[in-house]
Amino acid sequence: MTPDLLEAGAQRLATHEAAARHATESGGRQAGFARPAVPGEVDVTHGRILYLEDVSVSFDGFKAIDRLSLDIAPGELRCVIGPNGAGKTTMMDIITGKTRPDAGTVYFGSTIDLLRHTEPQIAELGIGRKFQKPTVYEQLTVYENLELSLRTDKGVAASMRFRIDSAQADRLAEVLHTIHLADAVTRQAGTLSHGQKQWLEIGMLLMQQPRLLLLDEPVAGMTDEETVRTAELFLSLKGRHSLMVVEHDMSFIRRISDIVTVLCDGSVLAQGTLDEVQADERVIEVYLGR
Ligand SMILES: Nc1ncnc2c1ncn2[C@@H]1O[C@H](COP(=O)(O)OP(=O)(O)OP(=O)(O)O)[C@@H](O)[C@H]1O
Repeated sequence: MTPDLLEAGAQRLATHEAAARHATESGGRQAGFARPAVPGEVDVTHGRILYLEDVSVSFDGFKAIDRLSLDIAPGELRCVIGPNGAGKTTMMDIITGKTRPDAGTVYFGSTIDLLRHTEPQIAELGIGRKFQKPTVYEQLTVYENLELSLRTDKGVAASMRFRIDSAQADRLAEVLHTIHLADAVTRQAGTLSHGQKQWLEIGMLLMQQPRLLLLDEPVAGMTDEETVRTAELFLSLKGRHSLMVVEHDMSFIRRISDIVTVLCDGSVLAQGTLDEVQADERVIEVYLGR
């Protein structure tokens, strides 16, 4: 990428930015683009990167989350399944600070009390969230989308001044490769397939070097081939990042899962390998008996 191309890209970014901000879809919820302030400073010496205990939240008297306890190890890829209305999205809303619980404890590592942080602060701490629908900037190229995710200050003047440094350029090249878009770097995001847009948005999160990624129904609407490639992508992220994946697609879960947590009525109904939870009578009952 030459300086001229970068300059032209910066100018286009400044022009498109305001319009693009309003053109994205995430059920009315914007993905955070803040960068972790000090990546890697999460205390996992106790072997847990995320820890929820006895968390409850009610909406108009209805308990959407009911004494939920759950923890995740560093580098783990945890799958969460459960019938509609089980509380999966609400759980992610609580972890990311979008919803405040009525009771309970939510810790990131052993020292960071997430309930004391706002939604943007939680993104900066290193928790990235991917909503179901892709939220890429359609008029910008793949490169520009990834570059944009590095910027903490989104003002027009700051956009014009922004220059990517060599470490960031290396990371961008690595992320492009990871998300299978190295050959599409100059393509406008709007021309990508649905699956490619999802990968690009995951790449935008990866640019921020999150410790924990929360992914809500990442393969919904993907082709079979895209679903398989997404499974490969997630398996390649495991270990370097911790992942929590909410999905209904059991063939996808089978490809990626170690431990599966089954949520029902706002709390953990069962946990184990996919074979174990699928053989559990209580799980069969909630999936088939309703
Ligand atoms: N803001 C809200 N106000 C009122 N009720 C809510 C609110 N958010 C969630 N609920 C209710 O809480 C319950 C859990 O919803 P949630 O979206 O977390 O479930 P889910 O497991 O993600 O479901 P799905 O698989 O359908 O996405 C549902 O009964 C839902 O209607």
